[in-house]
Amino acid sequence: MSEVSVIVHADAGMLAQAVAARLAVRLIDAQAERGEASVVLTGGTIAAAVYRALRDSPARDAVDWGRVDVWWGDERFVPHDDPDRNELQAREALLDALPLDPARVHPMPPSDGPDGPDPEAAAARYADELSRAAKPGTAALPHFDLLLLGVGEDGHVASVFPEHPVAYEDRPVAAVRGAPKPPPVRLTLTLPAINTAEEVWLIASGTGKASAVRLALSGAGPVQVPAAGVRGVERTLWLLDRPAASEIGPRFRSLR
Ligand SMILES: O=C1O[C@H](COP(=O)(O)O)[C@@H](O)[C@H](O)[C@H]1O
Repeated sequence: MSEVSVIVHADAGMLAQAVAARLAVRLIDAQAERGEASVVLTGGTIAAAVYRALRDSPARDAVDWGRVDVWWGDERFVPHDDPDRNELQAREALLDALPLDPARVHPMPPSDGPDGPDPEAAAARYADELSRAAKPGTAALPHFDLLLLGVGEDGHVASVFPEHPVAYEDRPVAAVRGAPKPPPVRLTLTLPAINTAEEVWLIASGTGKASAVRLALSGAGPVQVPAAGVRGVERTLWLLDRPAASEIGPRFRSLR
């Protein structure tokens, strides 16, 4: 299990720029090592700012986007053109500007997709898509070089919510009904699936996230605070702005 490290940036703008730069480098490094790269995207406000910062950065052209697989860590189970979809937000903020191979972009199914409004069937379909991309005969999941997570004010990550049955789930993909944050029906990678990623970065901005960040970094249980249960295989990195880091002690603070 990897060590947890924390980097704190001055404000949300600096955080977004720094994460965007780091993201480009991570994909470049993975491509240098493996010939390709895979990233799991998150939804959320700060994630959208990171995507826009990467779209507007000249460094983005150093990535060979045709050899990047794009997956999602969670999705709101709404129609394909609903602005609530994490996919739509990522496409508008970044993906539409990149020369990606469409066959390597893997959105989670919408509620008007092949399984209609059946989130359990849609979750099974996504699990199947993931397992088809895994190395034959090895795992249920492909290799993830990097998995990005936002952090909810209640400590949720992806759509794994505190005290919800999904927090106990060990299948890789789950349907979520009755989510405390709208919309109530969602699809998500579960904590065991998230924790197969080589690197996981948890990104949080603003005072509203400060208490969740403190709890997650101070030994809370993963059912009570799902962010506390996140561990990348090689690296677990918290990327914060000062307001989000305002309740953690100096032991964790490396201010940049
Ligand atoms: O609903 C969701 O919320 C979280 C956090 O979003 P934020 O706007 O508070 O940063 C996000 O990470 C997740 O992907 C999304 O579905």
